[in-house]
Amino acid sequence: MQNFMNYNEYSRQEWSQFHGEYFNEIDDHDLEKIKSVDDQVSLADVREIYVPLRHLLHLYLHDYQHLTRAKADFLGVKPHKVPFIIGISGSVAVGKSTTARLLKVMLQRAYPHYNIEQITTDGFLYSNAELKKRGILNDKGFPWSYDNERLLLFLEQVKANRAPVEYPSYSHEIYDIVPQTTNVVADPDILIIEGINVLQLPDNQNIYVSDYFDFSIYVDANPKLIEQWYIHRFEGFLQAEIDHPDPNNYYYQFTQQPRAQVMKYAHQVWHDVNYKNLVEYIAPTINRADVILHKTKGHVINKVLLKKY
Ligand SMILES: Nc1ncnc2c1ncn2[C@@H]1O[C@H](COP(=O)(O)OP(=O)(O)OP(=O)(O)O)[C@@H](O)[C@H]1O
Ligand SMILES: CC(C)(CO)[C@@H](O)C(=O)NCCC(=O)O
Repeated sequence: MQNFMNYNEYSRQEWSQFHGEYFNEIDDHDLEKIKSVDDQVSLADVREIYVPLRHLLHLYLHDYQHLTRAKADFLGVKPHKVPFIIGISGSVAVGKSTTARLLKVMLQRAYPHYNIEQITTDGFLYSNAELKKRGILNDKGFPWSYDNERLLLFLEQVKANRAPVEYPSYSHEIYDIVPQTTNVVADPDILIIEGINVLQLPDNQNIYVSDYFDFSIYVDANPKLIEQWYIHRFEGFLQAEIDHPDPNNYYYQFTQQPRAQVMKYAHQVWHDVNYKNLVEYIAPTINRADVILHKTKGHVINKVLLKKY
């Protein structure tokens, strides 16, 4: 049982009142844009949850920029831009990337001249070949399946603003790291980084991913619901493969097998890998987040918890 003593809990209704006056109202044009990013996103969530969240982020960002300038002053050096980093954590399939995309659109609207980037830590998983070599192919997502040193180096370089900084990417479709592809983060003002591991403290390091964060969010929900979302997403990938078969796609093999057997397998992977990982390694990090977004049926956010100190 988690202890949330260090948080104030707000109902959706209470939280929706914290919208502030800093920005223009979200208008139809913005909503269109958000819908084009993810047509499943609830516009009520945007108004009642994300507008107040953006208001809070504005306060953190303002403070952070002030402190960065004051520090440069203290050191007698020229102030320079240091990216503000937001970490988003939570279970596999809880909706971290959807939350990150939405937040990005909202922040971009608030700060049109800022460069706002979004990445996932999935790209820092070892490739399937490397996982196989290490004998941990079935441990994908567990802390030891990531190249943590590379992830830390990436964050160090982003913070130091040594632009452009390269990072690898992962594809759910091929179920592996995308070969010979590198993406770049170039001189961001704000970086949103989401992943199941971003609030974890690996044993053998004295610096953690979260040391680079200026704000962090944990997306929480009942594991029974997350299982449904995982299965639903799996079925979506499967359907896409049935509609447009591609033998190189990870889901192609499942289109060749009886549906009941495939779905049994998906539930088993949820239970043996992702649920286990959630209980043992992801959920225990929840108390490190500045804000916890609690979701219920249909991805509706019904509670927000804000860290007191
Ligand atoms: N607000 C939302 N409304 C409706 N559906 C959503 C919402 N957020 C996420 N989903 C759906 O839930 C599923 C999981 O979401 P998403 O892929 O964002 O999860 P994730 O936490 O980033 O997963 P992973 O760690 O595996 O990358 C997807 O099918 C997505 O479309
Ligand atoms: C890539 C991760 C680890 C995180 O997004 C996850 O989606 C995953 O692939 N987990 C491994 C088990 C599985 O769902 O196939």
